[in-house]
Amino acid sequence: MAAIGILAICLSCSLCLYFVLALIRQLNKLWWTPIRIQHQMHSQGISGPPYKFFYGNNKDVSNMKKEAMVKPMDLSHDILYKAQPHIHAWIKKYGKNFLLWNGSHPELIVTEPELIKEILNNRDNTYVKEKPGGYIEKLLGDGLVFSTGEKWTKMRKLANNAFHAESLKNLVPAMITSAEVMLDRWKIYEGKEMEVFEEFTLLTSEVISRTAFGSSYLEGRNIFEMLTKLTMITARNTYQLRIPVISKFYKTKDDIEADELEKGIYNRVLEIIKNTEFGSGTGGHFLQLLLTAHHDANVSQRISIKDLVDECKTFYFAGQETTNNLLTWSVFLLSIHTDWQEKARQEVLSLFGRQNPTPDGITKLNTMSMIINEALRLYPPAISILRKVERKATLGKLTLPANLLVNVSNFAVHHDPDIWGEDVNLFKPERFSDGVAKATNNNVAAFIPFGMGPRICVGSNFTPTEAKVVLSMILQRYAFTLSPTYVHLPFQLFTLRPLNGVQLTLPANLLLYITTLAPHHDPKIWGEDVHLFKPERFLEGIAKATNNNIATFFPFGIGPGTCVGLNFVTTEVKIALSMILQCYAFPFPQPMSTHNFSFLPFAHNMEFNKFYKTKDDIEADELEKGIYNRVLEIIKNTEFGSGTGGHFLQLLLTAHHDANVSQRISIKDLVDECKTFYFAGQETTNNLLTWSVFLLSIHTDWQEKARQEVLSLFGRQNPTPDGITKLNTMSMIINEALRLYPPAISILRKVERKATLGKLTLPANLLVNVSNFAVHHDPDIWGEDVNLFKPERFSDGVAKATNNNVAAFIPFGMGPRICVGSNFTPTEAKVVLSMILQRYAFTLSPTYVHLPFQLFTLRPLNGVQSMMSDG
Ligand code: HEM
Repeated sequence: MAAIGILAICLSCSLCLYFVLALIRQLNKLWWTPIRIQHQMHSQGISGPPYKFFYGNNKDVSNMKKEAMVKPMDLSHDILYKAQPHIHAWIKKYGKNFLLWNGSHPELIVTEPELIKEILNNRDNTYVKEKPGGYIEKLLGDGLVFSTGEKWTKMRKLANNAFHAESLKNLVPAMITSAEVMLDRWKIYEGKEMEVFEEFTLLTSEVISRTAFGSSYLEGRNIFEMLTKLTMITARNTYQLRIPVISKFYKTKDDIEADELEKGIYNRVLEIIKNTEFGSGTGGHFLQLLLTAHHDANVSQRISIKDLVDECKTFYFAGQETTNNLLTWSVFLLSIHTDWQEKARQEVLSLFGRQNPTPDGITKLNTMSMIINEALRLYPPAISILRKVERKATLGKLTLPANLLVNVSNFAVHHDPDIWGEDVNLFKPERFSDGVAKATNNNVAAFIPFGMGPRICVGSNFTPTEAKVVLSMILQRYAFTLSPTYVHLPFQLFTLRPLNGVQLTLPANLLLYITTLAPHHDPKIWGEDVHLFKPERFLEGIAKATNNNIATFFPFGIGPGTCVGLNFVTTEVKIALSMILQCYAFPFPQPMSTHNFSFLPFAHNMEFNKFYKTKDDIEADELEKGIYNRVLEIIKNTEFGSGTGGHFLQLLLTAHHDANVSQRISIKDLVDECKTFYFAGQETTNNLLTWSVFLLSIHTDWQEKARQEVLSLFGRQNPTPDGITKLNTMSMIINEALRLYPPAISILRKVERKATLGKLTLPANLLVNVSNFAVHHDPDIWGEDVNLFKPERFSDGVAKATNNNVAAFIPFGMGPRICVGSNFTPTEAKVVLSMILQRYAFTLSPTYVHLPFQLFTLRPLNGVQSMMSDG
């Protein structure tokens, strides 16, 4: 009995000791070690949010992310604060590299390129991939993304073989077939709204199935579905911490479902493997290469069936998820930056016409490469790259303890104004016009959407190729805009994706036009004098003039569709011009009057006109009389008041009845004045409003900025006179609209008597045509981006925008005859635009055809069609 008692006492003492030791171990892990590491890093200048027992910063991160997702943002690309609010806030607070706590695991966030290079280029296994464990392991297994050592070397070699640049050429036809299937499906959306994220999910699944596994999406379909479910489970458990011992015995609902999904994926991949014949070992698709390795005669080189399945899972996941996001964000960007959409389309059409892309042509898509790079910079699908410090290490001036996690935030690097400049958050593909090295100032770690060093993404050539094929084929068929139902909320679910997809508006008809205007007016092709009439360009023929680039001059089209009337038209024009020149000399050699047809002899034959009245003359006379009589009637019905404070007609009437006869104005003057204001007060402002709405409907980021300003000043109430003076963004937009599309595009004077103008001597009666339109579009004044819509030029006022060059921006003219409506019109425009923006979000309808033309004022030939939705 006594022995049993002693045994019981010994047992309970051992148990107590075990629990005390376990407690000390846990306390060491959950408290002393974190505090020690925090102190150690702090003493080296690395601070961060303080460690909180057990949870670390997980709760803060999770709350910040949830809060960021509550409210959508405007269409800006300043998205770090939305998708990774904790990184954004803590970089600001603690500096470019800081320490955060993922539970009790310390994580060093690194955004300095010099340190990034050291980490990612490391080859002596100081910075290694950490085995993921938990749900992520179920998702990707020990595939290429996580494997290390010899296994990684072997697998990487196989993957490199399957996806290296030469092999990619053979994969292009499969990409084209998949894109054709998708575009066939799109026909049902023509004229409607469609969501592209889901579309690209199907497409990229199909592409990776065909290219890596030699099967179709349908065969791999339930693998993708199970991977998606597993992804969701993994995502919702990212910040959940498990109590160490208990989690080994107790399985949550998510654990059970994840186990089943893992098994399901394994079995389905096995089935596909069994149905795949393995070939010679080279030249086949990735799965064939894997199978060959599985059957390797050299047993030590063989890969196990589990490795094979893990590799397939990795590629099903990594090959689809990331490219899907790249395509979605690229299309989103092109739908709001329609100038770049058009540039990309011109490039595609000039290289491929309406034919499918070719591997050779794809390598020549320079504009497209710039766009894809800029999309990868602003919206990198993979937004952080993780490593574990394997043993105590030196990084720059820092000493890092073993087991520290290192998180390279390429997302933060891509949005760092110190690297990319103040315009870091603007979509400017031209940054990449001279390649990545130039864009990054040879700072290789400044642009790392695919990582860098030995573990750089194996898909880094495959993905851009797929994106180029797919985008080319879309651009050949559709001009698309962003649907007003789209809500801008980029968020991270492994990859960076749009929370509710991206909704586009597809035009009703397939797009099958090539604009000749853009290449014919491109100064990069024709030089700075592109807009000057210089027939001498063609002195040595078209080939010489175009530097043998047939796609730069094609007034009659190119290829099989070339106009059959080409020779006929040129012959006819030559004959007609010869005969006109034989009969007439054109009297006014005015260099700037290229759009002024008044010099044609018959138009100004006044003597002849005196005796002969055309049908138009007769109708015009009648209309003039009709207007005169109707205006008279209105005048008669108007009481004239005190002479001040009344409306304009009352002031005119007062002047007509002036007691001082010499000051009086005649009834004809009065009517003429009324006619002038009926015309000038309507026609010009109408065009300003129309062009402003047109511009805002394609530059929806500015539309959103203007709406925010209006809502912050007036809410849903009508605009107030005071508030109107505070509409700064709106003023910038109106000024930029007036610059690009000035309603009045030339200002005429006649030289009254022989005069000196600068160094010129002008004869009397010469007409002087001040083309403010040309001035507003002059790159020497406004810079190379003269033809881009950039209201920010006017952010510090007109004087700053024009460099104090008062005649550089003259939509209302200048001097004593400056337009009397120069204040009235912007006020009217601000009131009307504010009230529209309060009510509607709008995009350009696909039926709109861009043809600005002059009918007195500059107007759109067929109006502007917009698609409105609730604002
Ligand atoms: C826009 C598309 C893609 C992006 C942004 C992307 C991004 C990345 C990044 C940043 C890494 C490096 C991770 C690290 O260093 O820890 C990586 C690795 C990897 N990627 Fe991609 N990826 C893309 C497309 C693809 C595609 C299409 C495939 C498959 C065909 C793929 C397969 C892989 C694999 C297997 C790895 C691991 C490589 C290794 O550790 O050796 N990725 N990817």
